[in-house]
Amino acid sequence: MADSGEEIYKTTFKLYRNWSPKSDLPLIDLRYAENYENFFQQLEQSSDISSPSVVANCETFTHFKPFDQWKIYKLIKGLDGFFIITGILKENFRQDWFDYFHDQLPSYHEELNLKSNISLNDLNEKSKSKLRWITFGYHHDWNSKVYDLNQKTVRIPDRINDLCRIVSMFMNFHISSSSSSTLKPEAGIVNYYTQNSSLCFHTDHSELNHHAPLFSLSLGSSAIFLIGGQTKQSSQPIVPVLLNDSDLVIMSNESRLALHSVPKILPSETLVKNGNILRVNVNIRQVF
Ligand SMILES: O=C(O)CCC(=O)C(=O)O
Ligand SMILES: [Fe+2]
Repeated sequence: MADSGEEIYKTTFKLYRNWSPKSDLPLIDLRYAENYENFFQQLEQSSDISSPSVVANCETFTHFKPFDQWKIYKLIKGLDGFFIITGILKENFRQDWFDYFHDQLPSYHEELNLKSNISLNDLNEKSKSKLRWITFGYHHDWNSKVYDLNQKTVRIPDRINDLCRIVSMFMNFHISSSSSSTLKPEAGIVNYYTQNSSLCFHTDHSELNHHAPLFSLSLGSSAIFLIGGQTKQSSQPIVPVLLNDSDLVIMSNESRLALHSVPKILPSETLVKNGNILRVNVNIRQVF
């Protein structure tokens, strides 16, 4: 028989897989953060952060809300180092980012040395509806769970480099130890979710460096995200949080190796023409 820790994770995942607006399961939506102050604490904004010269000439920076409008929340009921910055992109760039990862990135597969669950040659609407993941940078072998460290061509898309630079800079203002807030992007996964997709509980531990944070950007439909302890036997609670369009999750410090899952994708509120793919998640890691 499975032990009680296994059972709790399995049951919680199933409950949230069947979540509906009518169910009375708790779900933290940081758009109404004032209701969840026992779980997430909003960090004070540093006063001198509004016009960083380092990113002044960076085109991608204009896609983001100005730093003084970023809202950053730290999980206080659970492992240390878990943050969510809500809605970091300007409203009028959100569809553009979704389209970039859904439509443009796959077509750069040669230049960027991408891998995917489908062939990225001769893509059409039908084949694109079968797209589930693309990896960039160092490629992860899903079976052996190791990176190919002998890989010759390691490319990171410009937008990812820019995103990491901008977010790392913002985090350095808020977190005292800079080593745990700066991410050098070396590998990544773009996950494509349909209405029925889910992702089971797992930890992301294949990277050699577990001190660097992991950044995870959500685009499109909202998703239920569960974050628990480092093992199923840990006494940490499993916290259910809704990830909305252009929310950025940071898993650093203890939470870097936390169990997490995505049991449910909510129906799209705004997206119009993305075929059957409702949500894109961009998951960025430092390997070394
Ligand atoms: O889709 C998400 O929000 C999380 C994806 C994830 O955990 C992963 O790719 O390892
Ligand atoms: Fe993960």
